[in-house]
Amino acid sequence: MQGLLVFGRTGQVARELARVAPAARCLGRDAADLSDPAACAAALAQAQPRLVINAAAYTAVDRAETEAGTARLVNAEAPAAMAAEAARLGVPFLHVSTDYVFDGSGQVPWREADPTGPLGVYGATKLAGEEGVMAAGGQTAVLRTSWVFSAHGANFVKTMLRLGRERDQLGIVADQIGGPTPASAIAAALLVMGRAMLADRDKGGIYHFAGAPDASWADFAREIFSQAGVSCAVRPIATADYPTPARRPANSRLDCRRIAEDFGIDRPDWRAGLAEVLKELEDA
Ligand SMILES: NC(=O)C1=CN([C@@H]2O[C@H](COP(=O)(O)OP(=O)(O)OC[C@H]3O[C@@H](n4cnc5c(N)ncnc54)[C@H](OP(=O)(O)O)[C@@H]3O)[C@@H](O)[C@H]2O)C=CC1
Ligand SMILES: Cc1cn([C@H]2C[C@H](O)[C@@H](COP(=O)(O)OP(=O)(O)O[C@H]3O[C@@H](C)C(=O)[C@@H](O)[C@H]3O)O2)c(=O)[nH]c1=O
Ligand SMILES: [Mg+2]
Repeated sequence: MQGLLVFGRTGQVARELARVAPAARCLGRDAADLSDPAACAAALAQAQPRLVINAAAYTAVDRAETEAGTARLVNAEAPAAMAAEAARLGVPFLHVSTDYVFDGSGQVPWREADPTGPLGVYGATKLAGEEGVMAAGGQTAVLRTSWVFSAHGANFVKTMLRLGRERDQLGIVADQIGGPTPASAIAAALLVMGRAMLADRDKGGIYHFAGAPDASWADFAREIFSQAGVSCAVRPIATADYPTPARRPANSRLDCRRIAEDFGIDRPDWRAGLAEVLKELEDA
């Protein structure tokens, strides 16, 4: 797509955007450091884009607990500044957010308008980012997704492949349920949304998008080992048995009906996405 500006270059979603939209301009940290919100707004204005997607974020969930200042700049203040600049230029702005904005209570998949209640700094700063973006006054969309994986960067699939080859058994939490989501599907969804927003200047808002079927991290690990042919037993454990600096939601299920109705985008089967990622890792 001509005129597409992407914040982020090395991240999972940014790399997949570059793949499906080769003409996009992707700004890495060297060109736009999100810990400097004004510089990001200036970079956006300078690029004179037709459409902007922010795929950069502070995603180290546990480290964020002790780096709240940086996480807030990157996840909240920079996106707000970018969205304000995009609004001033009259350009649609798409932003990516997370299931970690929810408190994880209950068993029912979260709808877009449900009350938020982040359990940690990462989720709280991502929620502040959503609010800043939506308050900017332009044509904006926020895509909340979950449990992203790809052949690149740091993610659960790559962690499991590494640990699973070293160990013959791993304890994996079985009481957090969500939708693993291929980064490639997120990139494709963002492009469909962006095109639709350019065609209909009233389109926008908050949308949920996650892979199907819902699974626990233990289910996810089992499928990774099965497909990759790694012999490592998965021992289901409780969240309480795997202490981490940041609390994580137990119920991360995202109700994805709205994006299907408004954009015709369906939940991808993450097991098929996993097969593609494993093949890509094998070929690399
Ligand atoms: N990963 C996941 O499981 C999930 C992610 N999301 C959201 O999806 C979006 C994309 O995430 P994903 O692709 O996984 O991210 P990654 O963790 O793969 O990559 C993060 C990207 O942000 C960049 N970045 C971080 N800090 C800065 C900074 N100060 N200035 C410029 N760039 C910076 C990184 O650059 P560098 O390589 O230089 O550090 C990298 O390109 C984010 O909004 C994230 O919150 C939502 C749900 C789940
Ligand atoms: C490595 C490992 C993890 N776990 C658990 C911890 C955690 O509950 C779960 C996943 O661990 P991770 O650290 O990969 O997950 P985490 O970094 O919390 O992943 C999150 O990242 C952010 C950016 C998001 O937005 C979320 O949607 C989500 O994808 O697996 C085990 O139970 N055993 C293990 O051996
Ligand atoms: Mg992680």
